[in-house]
Amino acid sequence: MKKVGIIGWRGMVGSVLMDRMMSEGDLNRKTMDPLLFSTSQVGQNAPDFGRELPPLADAFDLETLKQQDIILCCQGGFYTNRIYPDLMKTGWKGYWLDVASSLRMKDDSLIVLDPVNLDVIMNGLHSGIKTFVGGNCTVSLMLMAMGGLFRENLIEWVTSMTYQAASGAGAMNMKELISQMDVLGKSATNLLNPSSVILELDKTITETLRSDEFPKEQFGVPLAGSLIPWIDKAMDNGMTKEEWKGFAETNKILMNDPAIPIDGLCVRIGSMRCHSQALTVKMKKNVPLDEVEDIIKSGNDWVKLVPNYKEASLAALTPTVVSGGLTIPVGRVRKLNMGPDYLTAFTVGDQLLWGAAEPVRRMLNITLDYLEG
Ligand SMILES: NC(=O)C1=CN([C@@H]2O[C@H](COP(=O)(O)OP(=O)(O)OC[C@H]3O[C@@H](n4cnc5c(N)ncnc54)[C@H](OP(=O)(O)O)[C@@H]3O)[C@@H](O)[C@H]2O)C=CC1
Ligand SMILES: N[C@@H](CC(=O)OP(=O)(O)O)C(=O)O
Repeated sequence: MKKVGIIGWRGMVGSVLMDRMMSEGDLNRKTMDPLLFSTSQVGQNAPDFGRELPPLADAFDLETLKQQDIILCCQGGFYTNRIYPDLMKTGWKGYWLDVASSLRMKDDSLIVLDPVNLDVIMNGLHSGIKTFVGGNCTVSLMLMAMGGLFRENLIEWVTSMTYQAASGAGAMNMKELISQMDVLGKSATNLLNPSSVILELDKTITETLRSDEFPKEQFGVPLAGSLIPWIDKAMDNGMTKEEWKGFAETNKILMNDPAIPIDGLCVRIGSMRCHSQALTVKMKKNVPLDEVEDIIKSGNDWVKLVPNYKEASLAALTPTVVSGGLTIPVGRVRKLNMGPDYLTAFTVGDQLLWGAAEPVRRMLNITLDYLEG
């Protein structure tokens, strides 16, 4: 029986994780003894997750944390930065699984995305690595989409132009996006009939977006009816940290040596929880398009090739369709005018599932399987 402490289970990522664990029957695993922690509800009854659980434990109590064989943490980087070093100082020898970015680039941690890097994960477990972290959402989703081409060593470089959902910024931001839409809709109530003057509608919406009263506490600027061409903090070379992760994390996930150049621009748009990406790939050689498509399809069990025509793209390649599911559609695949080695593709993925909760949920099972021999 392995003791598994779960922290951050009632947050946005944690709720998606618990949903998935229940759907997959993970919590009923007989060899797992789960304990839920909280930073704010210590001692309260655990919710009904289909298995009787003890009252909520204190997420700041090192003694209880120390007793866990595995800790799965969705609480956020602030918590990880505070607790992980203290727990390590106690000599704890358990496995720490995390969704936050804090520990991703440590020398003794691995970034997990098992449909793409199970070999790296298994080597890590066998060599005594005990800290495993889910990747950045845009990185994991790009790799789920293009894993086949990486596996076949066909990629010379990639640029990604992202269209990232409000959920990546947090639950409050998702609510603010909808409040912004609500305010915009209300300001236009009398201007939507077919005979109204379009420039009046446009002027009213622009004035509403620019007004001081427009709700923008979370994002700082309007997202609805607009976009935000900046995600996370600035690096010292003109990149944002989100853009920096594309290169650093992809190459760490795949353990590439030499590293593959990956770069692009990350943009927040008004979708709820699906990140989309337009990719330009420089291939190492000219591979016929039908072969490229077959390789993309063979990447993993969740990737789905969408034929490059309008009806199929509108039916299968939008955040509306993908939201809440594990499928990773890849479409608009074609060669570019730049030459036969240049490929473009568009992909969409749920950033709370493969982008956050799913890789660590699967890592918990991989760790338990490994410990059970
Ligand atoms: N959002 C994303 O897209 C991604 C996030 N991550 C990582 O996951 C971390 C957690 O993110 P996220 O899930 O968005 O964080 P949340 O803010 O939704 O939840 C974090 C914690 O806040 C506490 N909390 C306080 N009030 C509430 C409430 N009303 N409802 C639910 N929880 C509440 C809970 O802890 P307690 O029970 O102790 O009070 C909860 O575990 C991030 O910091 C980030 O590092 C990683 C990948 C993607
Ligand atoms: N930064 C991502 C979400 C996120 O939490 O990323 P990370 O896990 O790398 O901090 C976004 O805004 O869409």
